[in-house]
Amino acid sequence: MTETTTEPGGTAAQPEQSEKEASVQTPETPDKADIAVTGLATMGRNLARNLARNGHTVAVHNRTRKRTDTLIAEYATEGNFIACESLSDVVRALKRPRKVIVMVQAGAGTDEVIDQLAELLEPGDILVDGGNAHFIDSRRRESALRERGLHFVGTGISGGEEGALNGPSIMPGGTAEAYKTLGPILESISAQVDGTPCCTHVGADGAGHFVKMVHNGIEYADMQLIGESYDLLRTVLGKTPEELAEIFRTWNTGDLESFLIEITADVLAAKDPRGGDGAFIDKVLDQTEQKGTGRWTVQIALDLGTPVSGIAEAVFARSVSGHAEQRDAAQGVLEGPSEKVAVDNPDQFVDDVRRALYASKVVAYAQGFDMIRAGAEAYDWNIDLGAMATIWRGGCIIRARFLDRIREAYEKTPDLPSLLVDPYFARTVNEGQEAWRRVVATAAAAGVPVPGFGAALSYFDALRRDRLPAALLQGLRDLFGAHTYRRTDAEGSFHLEWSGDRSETEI
Ligand SMILES: NC(=O)C1=CN([C@@H]2O[C@H](COP(=O)(O)OP(=O)(O)OC[C@H]3O[C@@H](n4cnc5c(N)ncnc54)[C@H](OP(=O)(O)O)[C@@H]3O)[C@@H](O)[C@H]2O)C=CC1
Ligand SMILES: O=C(CO)[C@H](O)[C@H](O)COP(=O)(O)O
Repeated sequence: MTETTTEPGGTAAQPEQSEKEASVQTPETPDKADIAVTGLATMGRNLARNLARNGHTVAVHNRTRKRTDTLIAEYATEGNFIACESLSDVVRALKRPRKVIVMVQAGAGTDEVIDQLAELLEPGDILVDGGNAHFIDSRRRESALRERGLHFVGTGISGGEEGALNGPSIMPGGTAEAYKTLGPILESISAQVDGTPCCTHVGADGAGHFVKMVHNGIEYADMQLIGESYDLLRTVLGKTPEELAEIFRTWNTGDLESFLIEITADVLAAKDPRGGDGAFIDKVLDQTEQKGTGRWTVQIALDLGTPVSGIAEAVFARSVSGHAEQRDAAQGVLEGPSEKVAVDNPDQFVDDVRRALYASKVVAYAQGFDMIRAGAEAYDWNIDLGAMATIWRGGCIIRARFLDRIREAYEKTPDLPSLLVDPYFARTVNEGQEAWRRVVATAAAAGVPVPGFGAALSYFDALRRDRLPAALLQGLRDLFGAHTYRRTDAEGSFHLEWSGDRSETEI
């Protein structure tokens, strides 16, 4: 690659010939791009279009040239694009400091592209990874690139294909210095709610990808709870998919209003695309796949010692669904309840499920926010929990009306011990608990698995009980392994001489 030179505040002097050969520009396109996107599959293509639609000149590149050509052929009229053949051309096409967004397959592909770009970029340039990277990888990459004088910004981007085009929720990590330059561009393409961008600087190095990982974990829990609601209403009440679509549509006008509830109604209302009157849902194989962000959330939560039981149950429920061989083997061998559960008041049961769903959802979000706080402490990030709720109000998959309540709760009390003790949320779960208990009991009687509802209710009960059986476990640990116990009425750790005179020794 031929090196570029830049005058302070000016544009880089370029070797004319090489640039003309390498990149394709529309006649009106400025000479230099504001930002680049490499990786033009579903997400990258739409992100590039979003940037161009918002007035930024975008250098676009993809390993396989065809995607770049398709983008230019179909969308060149939407804004200013500079199509690049190689990463060297991307670097040549950019204003300084150069800003490159990498939107390629997470993992080895991302590492490969980052390594190539690191060789081409210069101190002060900003390399952004917008894929679903593990935050530990982002910390590693940030540290390695910092040594070369480059800014690395690991960024969570949520909203799927449609969000990337029309306004995603963006969760950038990296330095505050990098955010000063990059932030205004990202804020200009993010979703906006009440005039506030759904994008803010999350914290240093891997903080952005950590928060995106927890976002996805909550997404898993939320979807599992919706799935359990569907299963209960269909199995216990015998509702049809059309009737269920209507119920979810109604729920979407109240406290549960959210993108996931809205699209649940759409999925349930859909017919088999191959024709006939059958519902689409009945033709879909009941095995949930996963790319891994939910699993990562649970793995890290275990390390942090943060109970995220709602997310864990959601990940395990996906695993159970995928074990076809075990499920097949259980058919006709494992028996369900002998009697069908009769529900006296179906409308009341529908409302009970709605309340149980809302209460369980509050628990899942409370656990997710606890995990962000624990991660911030462990990795020394200064993460504003209210700001995270603010940027999740729009653009992302878990966008929901009640995120405003979460924002208010953390703005009022930043060190809230748990979202569940905020007055609004405490009232919600307290008032919902009778319905919640009826739903879990009915599910057990009817033989409908509700690991999400059950785990959420158990967590609620564990938090509110003044005594837990943990005392007995401590006694057992001390008996079999001299692991000691603490007393309710004295400071210090103690051991009881279980096989001797049963006297107590302070350790
Ligand atoms: N899809 C979604 O809804 C969401 C995706 N994400 C994340 O965004 C990123 C992009 O996702 P998506 O658009 O779905 O694309 P994919 O994850 O399907 O990745 C395909 C893209 O990666 C490129 N690529 C793969 N390996 C390499 C490599 N070794 N070198 C160079 N390029 C490579 C491909 O290039 P080529 O065309 O040459 O094969 C193509 O552009 C991923 O990290 C994903 O996890 C985040 C939020 C939502
Ligand atoms: O990142 C996302 C949204 O924010 C994707 O929707 C997520 O990757 C989907 O995950 P999975 O395939 O594991 O269900």
